[in-house]
Amino acid sequence: MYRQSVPEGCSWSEHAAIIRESIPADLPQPQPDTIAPPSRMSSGLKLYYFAIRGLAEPIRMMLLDNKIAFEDITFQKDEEWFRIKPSFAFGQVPCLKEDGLEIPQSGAIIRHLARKFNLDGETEEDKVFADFFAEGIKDLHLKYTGMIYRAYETKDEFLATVYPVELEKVEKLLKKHANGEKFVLGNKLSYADYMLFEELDIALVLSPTSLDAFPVLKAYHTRFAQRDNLKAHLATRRIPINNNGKQ
Ligand SMILES: N[C@@H](CCC(=O)N[C@@H](CS)C(=O)NCC(=O)O)C(=O)O
Repeated sequence: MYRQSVPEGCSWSEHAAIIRESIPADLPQPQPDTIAPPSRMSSGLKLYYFAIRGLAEPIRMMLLDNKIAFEDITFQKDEEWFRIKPSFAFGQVPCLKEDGLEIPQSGAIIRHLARKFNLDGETEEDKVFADFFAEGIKDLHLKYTGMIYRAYETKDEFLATVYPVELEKVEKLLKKHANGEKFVLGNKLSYADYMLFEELDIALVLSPTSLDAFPVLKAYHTRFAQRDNLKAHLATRRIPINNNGKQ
């Protein structure tokens, strides 16, 4: 029977305990003086999500990297989530609240912020490229979460069959601008970069050799991880990638 209370993908209640246990106790805490202070104009941005990377991480990284102040509000407890769940348009998060505006859906949130902070490309051609690139990454992410949440026993098969095919397409597209040596749009940073970086990062966690056949993607990941405002976040984040503790 279809169980409406247990959605596909990320069901918080099933796995909350596993997540809490999976956080390494010895991970260093962020030091206030290693985190760049927010400097760009923002108006009380509040991002609601669970204490996982999941669908919120590209949004968080984009905000942090561009020094856009926001409140990262994470639900920690089952009761807390089920109390607040009905207040969200689709009963799900991430959700961004900003001066009375409530934006559900990770894609709508990141694009809204990209438009607002000039991270969506200059020309129509670039905007469209960033959009379809990001949609392609999202499709790959759905394949990944399908395996993580519903078929983890097929991980080796996923690594052997899905990544080689999908990452080849991604690398080919990345090379369209500046030979893949800069950003998704070439010289101009865009929201698609944060989606790409997170997907490459989780691929490397799944298997450290997953990018070996894709030198341009591997170099992109190495380069992007060195961005000044991201470094402290990457070194100190304590949250797991997925809510079932698998990665
Ligand atoms: N299409 C939505 C999917 C949102 C979604 O699946 N959210 C999950 C967490 S990853 C959720 O809120 N699960 C809790 C629940 O449904 O009770 C998006 O991109 O934001």
